[in-house]
Parts: sequence; structure tokens; C-alpha cells
Amino acid sequence: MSKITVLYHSGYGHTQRMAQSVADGAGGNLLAIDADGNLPEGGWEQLAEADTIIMGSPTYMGSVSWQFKKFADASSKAWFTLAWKDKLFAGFTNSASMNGDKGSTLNYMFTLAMQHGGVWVGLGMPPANTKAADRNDLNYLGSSSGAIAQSPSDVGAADMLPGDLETARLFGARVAQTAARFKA
Ligand SMILES: Cc1cc2nc3c(=O)[nH]c(=O)nc-3n(C[C@H](O)[C@H](O)[C@H](O)COP(=O)(O)O)c2cc1C
Repeated sequence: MSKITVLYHSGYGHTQRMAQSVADGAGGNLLAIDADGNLPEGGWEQLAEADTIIMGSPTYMGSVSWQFKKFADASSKAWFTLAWKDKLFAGFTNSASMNGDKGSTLNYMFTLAMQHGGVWVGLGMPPANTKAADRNDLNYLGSSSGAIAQSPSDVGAADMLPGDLETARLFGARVAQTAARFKA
């Protein structure tokens, strides 16, 4: 079985809830970047042992949070020796606006994964974009490069939309299925 780590930062709990859904679908372990942008004890070792790293961050000012970026810069230590080469990577984000520039956040995560010599797994799910589509349909937000969720700015993590969370769960499952095939 592949070792999957869901690495994420969350300022106010929304991305954490999304990370839990991704981990549920993937059968992976959560690894949180803290409010100071640091990993807990053993975090770097967990990443070194993982063969799949799914990255999550809220979208803040059109990109990853500074805490996530601090992690990314610190990962240059692994980059120097291409220690994460050929791991699978995937990404997810959450923000307040329907668009909110979430694509920029996923693009940044993709670039980070490519710098590490990784292999990227996208969402692999059609968008729900017909007139009859419902906000809680799978992939209503119409992403392709990763999972995205939208949480209105006055809504707490407990009230995140079930369709976005189910999309995140199925995204986790897809990454796990891809990891199993990649390993075979
Ligand atoms: C500093 C800051 C910047 C933000 N920038 C954006 C943004 O660019 N686009 C957007 O749609 N929402 C933006 N938001 C809203 C957050 O993405 C949203 O509240 C999200 O649910 C927070 O996730 P979290 O609870 O995991 O921190 C911003 C929030 C903060 C605090």
C-alpha cells in the first residue's frame, strides 16, 4: 500500500476540514503546517517516507498562505538532492469567492511539485456546468488541476458545502487509486 500524506495549512479551519475529507478518501495521514509555518516533530521524516504528497492551503491574496510558502522554501533542502523525485503530488485549496484566484494557488503547488521532480495528479472529474447543475453537485466549481472549495466569508468551517467536501473526498480517492497503479 502506498504511503499518502495530506500536508496542509489552515488559518481558520476551512482548509483543515477539506484536508480531512481528502485524507478520508485517500486513506492518508494528515500533516499540518502550524501558524508559524513549521511542521511538527517528525514531519519532514513523514514527508520523506511518503510516496504521495497531497498539498493543501487556503487561497490568501491569490496564492498559498505565507505559512505554506515558508514550508515550500524550507523544502529546498529536499530539492538540493532531488530527494522527492518521482513522488506523486496533488493539490487543493479553499477560498471565499467563487473564483477568488484559486487557480493561482493550484498553479503554485504544481510548480513546487515539478521543481521537486514529482508527478502531478489532477482532479479527474467533469465539471457540473449545465443549467440544471446544483451548487452541491460534484465539482460544481469546475476545477481540473486539483480540488477546490468555496466557503463564503461569513461561514465557519462547520458549514462548508457538502458538495465541495464530497468532491474533496473523491479527489483523495482518485489520488490513492493513481498511487496504487503507479506503484504496481
Ligand atoms: C489574508 C487573507 C487573504 C485572503 N485572500 C483571498 C483571496 O485571494 N481570494 C478569496 O477568494 N478569498 C480570500 N480570502 C478568504 C479565505 O480564502 C477564506 O476565508 C478561506 O475559507 C480561509 O481558509 P482557512 O479557514 O483554511 O484559513 C482571504 C483571507 C485572508 C485571511
